[in-house]
Amino acid sequence: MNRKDYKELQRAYPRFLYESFGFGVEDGEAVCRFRYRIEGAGEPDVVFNHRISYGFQGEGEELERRLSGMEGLVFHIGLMESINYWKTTCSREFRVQCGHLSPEQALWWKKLFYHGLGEFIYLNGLHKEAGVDQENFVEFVSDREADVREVPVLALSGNLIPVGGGKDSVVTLELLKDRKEENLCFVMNPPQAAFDCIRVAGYEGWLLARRTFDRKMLDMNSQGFLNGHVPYSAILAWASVLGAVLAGKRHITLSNEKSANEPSVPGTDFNHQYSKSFDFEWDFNRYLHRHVLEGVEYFSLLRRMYELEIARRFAAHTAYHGVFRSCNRGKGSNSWCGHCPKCLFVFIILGPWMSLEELHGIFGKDLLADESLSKELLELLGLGETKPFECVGTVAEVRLAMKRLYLRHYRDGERKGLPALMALFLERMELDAIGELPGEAAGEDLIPPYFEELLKKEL
Ligand SMILES: CC(=O)N[C@H]1[C@@H](OP(=O)(O)OP(=O)(O)OC[C@H]2O[C@@H](n3ccc(=O)[nH]c3=O)[C@H](O)[C@@H]2O)O[C@H](CO)[C@@H](O)[C@@H]1O[C@H](C)C(=O)N[C@@H](C)C(=O)N[C@@H](CCC(=O)O)C(=O)O
Ligand SMILES: Nc1ncnc2c1ncn2[C@@H]1O[C@H](COP(=O)(O)OP(=O)(O)OP(=O)(O)O)[C@@H](O)[C@H]1O
Repeated sequence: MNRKDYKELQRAYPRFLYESFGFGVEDGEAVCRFRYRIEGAGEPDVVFNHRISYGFQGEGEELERRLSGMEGLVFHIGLMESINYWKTTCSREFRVQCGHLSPEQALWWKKLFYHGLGEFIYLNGLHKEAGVDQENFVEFVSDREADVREVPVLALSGNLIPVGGGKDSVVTLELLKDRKEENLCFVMNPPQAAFDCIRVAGYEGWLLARRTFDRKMLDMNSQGFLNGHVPYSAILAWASVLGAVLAGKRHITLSNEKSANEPSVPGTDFNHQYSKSFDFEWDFNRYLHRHVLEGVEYFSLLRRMYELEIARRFAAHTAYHGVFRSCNRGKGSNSWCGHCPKCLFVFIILGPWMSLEELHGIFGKDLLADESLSKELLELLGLGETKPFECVGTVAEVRLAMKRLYLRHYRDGERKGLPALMALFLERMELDAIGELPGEAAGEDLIPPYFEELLKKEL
């Protein structure tokens, strides 16, 4: 099936409408509904209905009361979720019919759509084919007058911990383990591994958000409309704020690492992990507090750490080794696919911190022995055109992890023969040229003072 032509799509579908949103309590859950329309010029319009529900497990909450006054927040969640549908045609005009965006807000969304869809633009070749840039990608226009309501200021406390089932959120769960009574885990359309990690961490309850997509979007994917990666962490950010409000929690403690700041395509801004970067985190907090609500802080507790440091900590938490999963391809089957760059990356980054037996036990085999992963290794080492479009570490830390893996297990260790990918690494890289990771840059995190003592003790 051929992908439809970008410029043709823009002619056929010139305008995207964010028509309406609504919210309330249904069957004991908080439910948000959104309606979007793509206007066709000579083509029939396409209407999409999207839904997110929030359900508590293990504890009841006063949902009605907590939802009241949250129009502004729900409006913004709908604006964020629109990207899933808008991307199918990339209509140049984005008309907001159910709310108002000031010019400053419109610029913010323009930046997020462009950078958040950076991988989508790059892999679809839109920058080359149509000269797409931040300025011309999309234009936000709003029909409504400016909202004169003041931004609500909420008095909340405690921590909402988003858990994805991978190694990073495990490290956050463990850092915050002595504050259990303040914490609530948050999961969104979770894989099995997220529940397993939460249970190992010793929690019985969680807040579960469920996103339900309009099937029409999935049908359009199979008809050749535009498709590609969306900024998942930005969607999670917006959804988690309502989670925090419903749960009465002040801190949304993400587990986004320093490594996420590095672009996927060297020398450009195209970054698969844009919405995990500090740039997004900073923008998001500013926007949230200025235009939506105050009293919820969104930040990453692991922002000062590279993946290599997170992996070192994770390696010590052996109770999770059998249940965590970082592989996106194996999400549905709760497995490590063993063939993708993410699996290879996690294997390498954990390698210096555990025995080969433990490492092979997690993945069921030695990934460095799999020659078919040569291209993935070279990309991880920064020797390909791009880094893999996955949540992987920086080029510098992959090189350092391979060096340490070699020193621990092969040069000074008991192993004699070298697996194929280790041999490839040694053939392509000069060990002495691989240095330590750069230190911390001042001011590059938003960790509230409340967590400083804890981090000082732990790090
Ligand atoms: C699980 C996964 O990685 N999915 C990506 C994959 O989607 P696929 O078509 O294989 O299957 P589905 O996930 O079921 O999605 C079906 C289609 O639905 C659309 N869609 C889905 C989720 C969504 O939030 N918005 C959507 O529009 C989309 O058209 C899907 O084709 O490939 C897609 C295209 O590249 C990716 O967009 C899918 O990724 C999901 C959005 C997803 O949930 N991904 C997270 C696990 C993820 O990628 N997290 C990042 C974190 C960095 C970030 O914030 O971007 C990561 O771990 O790398
Ligand atoms: N389905 C989800 N529900 C709630 N939070 C999530 C979900 N998926 C990811 N997150 C959160 O988003 C952040 C980044 O996700 P990411 O996938 O990088 O981390 P992870 O799953 O903890 O670790 P790994 O890199 O090993 O996959 C983490 O804080 C993670 O907990």
